[in-house]
Amino acid sequence: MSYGDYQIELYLGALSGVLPEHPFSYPDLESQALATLPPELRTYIAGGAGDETTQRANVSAFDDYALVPRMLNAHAERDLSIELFGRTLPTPLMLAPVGVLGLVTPDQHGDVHGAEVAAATGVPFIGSTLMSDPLEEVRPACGDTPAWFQLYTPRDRDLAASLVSRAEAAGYEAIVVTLDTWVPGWRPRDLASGNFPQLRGKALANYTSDPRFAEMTGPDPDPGATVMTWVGTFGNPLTWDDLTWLRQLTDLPLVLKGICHPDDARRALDSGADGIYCSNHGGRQANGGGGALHWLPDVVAAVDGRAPVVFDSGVRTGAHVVTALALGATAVAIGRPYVYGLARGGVPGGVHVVRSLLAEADLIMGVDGYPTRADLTPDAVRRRG
Ligand SMILES: Cc1cc2nc3c(=O)[nH]c(=O)nc-3n(C[C@H](O)[C@H](O)[C@H](O)COP(=O)(O)O)c2cc1C
Ligand SMILES: O=C(O)C(=O)c1ccccc1
Repeated sequence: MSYGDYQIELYLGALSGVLPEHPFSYPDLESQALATLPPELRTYIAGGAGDETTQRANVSAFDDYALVPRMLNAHAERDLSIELFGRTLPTPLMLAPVGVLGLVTPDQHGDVHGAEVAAATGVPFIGSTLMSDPLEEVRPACGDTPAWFQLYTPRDRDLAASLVSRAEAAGYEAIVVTLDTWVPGWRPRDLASGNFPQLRGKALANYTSDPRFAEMTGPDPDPGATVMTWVGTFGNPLTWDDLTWLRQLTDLPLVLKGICHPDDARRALDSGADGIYCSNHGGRQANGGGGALHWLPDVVAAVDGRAPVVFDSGVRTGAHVVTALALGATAVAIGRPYVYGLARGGVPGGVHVVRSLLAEADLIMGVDGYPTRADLTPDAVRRRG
């Protein structure tokens, strides 16, 4: 079922008095999802860095931009498709990598279920290094929908090479290297609750299933030894010099996640990156920053059409998706919204969140007279005020 069919089903259902099974507003979704989750996951997922000013700014940054409607350009059918690394994708949406996804469904196979949301919607899945099932068992659940693999680059270079080659062999189509999380941010909610899932041995399946990691731990490690080996290798403080090495690990497209400054975007492309992922990690890593959306236009200008630009951080509505596209994002990813959909209602809940975002984006493009991605240029938005 496409987002267009979904619109029809929702409208007909509502008109005939059938109440929707899942919430439509983000605040309802968030509160209902958090109520289903164990307390230690609530703080980890909902929380961010410091007093969460940056996290809130990610969402409120969208209020600084206004879409300008255009008339007499009505199209009964909109086309949300985009081109990305030689693939035509039905929509510009992606599922951002989320390390504790596996834990948000009661069966602890949330990574597989996230991949099933991708399969059901055609929205690509970016699998995190921090999975609860090995990446090889998650990829098939995406079906024909593309999947990318997000790499937290281990300090151990052989482990990094092993993870990348496993992802390549399993059919992931790009490697996303996350640059902003080589050290965990200052997260008061996690500190106060004394909880960090990985330190309790959660979401480490890609490590415990890895032959190189097994060499590092030795045979039959106890859970404490596994966690300590993980702690020792997880965060690699990468510098530009390391890009040469990372680049030669794979022929797959290499996408750098966490790029917010135009000079970094330019240097990344000059150093062999194939894609730029503009994000501040949903405000989870460093407080004291601005809404990531504010960094997008300069990053897009620096990239200057040489590579795709994926954007995430703060996307909550279809209007946000359209705004990010108009400001130059090639694709727009969501983190917490689909996590909450999965937590609240399993795969159907995740699918509902994705289809609702797309249905709203599609209707805005229809009403506002921007029927295709190509119509959504910076001229479609103005800074408010
Ligand atoms: C619970 C949680 C876990 C995350 N884990 C990862 C991860 O493993 N790798 C990564 O690159 N980003 C991770 N992120 C960041 C997301 O990929 C994304 O940048 C962020 O969620 C986007 O912001 P949003 O939640 O406002 O949509 C995580 C985010 C959340 C909420
Ligand atoms: O929680 C996160 O956002 C995340 O990706 C992470 C993973 C490991 C250590 C610190 C942060």
